[in-house]
Amino acid sequence: MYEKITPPSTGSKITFNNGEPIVPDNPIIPFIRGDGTGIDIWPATQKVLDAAVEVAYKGKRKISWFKVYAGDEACELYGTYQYLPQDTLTAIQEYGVAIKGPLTTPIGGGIRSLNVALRQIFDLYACVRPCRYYAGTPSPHKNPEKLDVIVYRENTEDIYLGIEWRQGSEIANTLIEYLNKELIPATPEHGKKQIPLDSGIGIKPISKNGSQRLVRRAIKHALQLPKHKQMVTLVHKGNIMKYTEGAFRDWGYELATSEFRQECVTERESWILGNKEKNPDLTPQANARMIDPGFDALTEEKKAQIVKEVETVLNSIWETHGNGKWKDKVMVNDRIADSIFQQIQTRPDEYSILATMNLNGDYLSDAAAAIVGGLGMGPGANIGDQCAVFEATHGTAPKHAGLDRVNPGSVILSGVMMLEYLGWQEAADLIKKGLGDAIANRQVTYDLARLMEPPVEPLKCSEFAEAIVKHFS
Ligand SMILES: NC(=O)C1=CN([C@@H]2O[C@H](COP(=O)(O)OP(=O)(O)OC[C@H]3O[C@@H](n4cnc5c(N)ncnc54)[C@H](OP(=O)(O)O)[C@@H]3O)[C@@H](O)[C@H]2O)C=CC1
Ligand SMILES: O=C(O)CCC(=O)C(=O)O
Ligand SMILES: [Mg+2]
Repeated sequence: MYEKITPPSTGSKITFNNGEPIVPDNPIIPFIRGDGTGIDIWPATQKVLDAAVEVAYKGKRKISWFKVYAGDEACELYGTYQYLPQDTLTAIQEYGVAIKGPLTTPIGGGIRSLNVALRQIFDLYACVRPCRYYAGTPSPHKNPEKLDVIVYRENTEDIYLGIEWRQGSEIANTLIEYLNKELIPATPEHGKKQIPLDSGIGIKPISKNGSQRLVRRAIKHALQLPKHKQMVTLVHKGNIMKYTEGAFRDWGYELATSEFRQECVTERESWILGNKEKNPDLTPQANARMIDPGFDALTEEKKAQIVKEVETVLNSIWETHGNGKWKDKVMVNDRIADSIFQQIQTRPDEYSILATMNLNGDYLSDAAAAIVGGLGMGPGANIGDQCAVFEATHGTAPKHAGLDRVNPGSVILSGVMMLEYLGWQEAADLIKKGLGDAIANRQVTYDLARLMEPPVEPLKCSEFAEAIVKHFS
């Protein structure tokens, strides 16, 4: 079955039932070490994960690690350009849950991202990246503890589908000509627009199914959170990209108000209900004026639409959501993408789950990680219905590779997410405690040490892992 690798002789497979993992006490879990700093981070991570499982379960549970190859390491073993061998894909497919270090993607040419390829091959459609603060972590922000968000990023489509054509290529030229001569003039709303002839062309598909399955998972996650964090914000640039990003927002609301009608309230609905609660005699017209500040300047047709919206909300959900009941529902709102970058800095405690398309989520997860301590503290998970691959938000940080200096915190915390996904909460909690206590004791790697006041001598990557384990008890 495998060309160059052999699964561990002990352990068994994780299986899936309705998208939920069924986990044996001794699961076989494939891991990819990763390029660049993966060489430093992975051994540190494995040491912490194994120690936590041992301390928590005293041998009753144990992970059987299965080394599989991708990136530079794969080329060394399998030959030139064998970046993602079939062996690795077979192993992940067979064992269902895997963890990986970062993998390099060249810019401007060369291979397409192996990280993205794994997400697409296994349909890992939700990239889940929690950004929460560990006490004592230095941050460029004054109140980093106020940010506690989970970026829920669509992980398979958008521009990451990678359908693009180089400037000057035959297909790019043919497409531009076709668009300029046929399709754009045939679409009145595009007026006399033309694509410059010397353009590269990329395609940005956003599908209804892709958007809704992501939002569905985000809402289900919100329902598991404490009441005050039960909120999903749809992040989009729908003012500019109406039929892709705007559609993502609309499909998100549609899903929330159909599949989760009893559990959710939209922000606009909450205004309508709240206005009526404060003044039971309020007419729909007056209510509409309150929810739309520019109401009086609108056309009669638009005004009628908003009045109708108010009436529909009151007729359909007053019974179930009115008289303050909406306050116990998952709040679904939306924010324009550029605005959310400032909102997480100026009003961090007003957000919880941020549901995004692929590119916005990529940007936003690095920015949110920076607020709570940087890319050394940014874990992540790529989740599908039949498979999950855990990995950090950061990349290979090549300038630090092999120096035993970077922060393994992100991959370790990705391991914590994996343990939680397996249902091994006791081991996950030990690591969170160990990591929190190490930071509180100012035992940190260079990235956090340089921000601390007064300054501290940084630990090596491997020493930080040892410090975490020492703080289990
Ligand atoms: N999922 C994946 O595997 C990902 C892969 N990549 C790939 O990684 C490569 C390098 O990308 P690059 O743009 O340099 O981004 P990186 O995320 O690799 O690194 C950027 C900077 O972030 C900081 N950083 C990253 N990781 C850590 C860590 N573990 N501890 C402390 N600080 C850290 C460092 O900042 P400083 O030097 O200031 O301390 C580093 O120079 C590219 O090929 C890219 O495509 C990128 C993102 C995700
Ligand atoms: O695959 C890559 O090289 C980059 C991916 C990335 O930035 C991310 O997943 O956040
Ligand atoms: Mg990224």
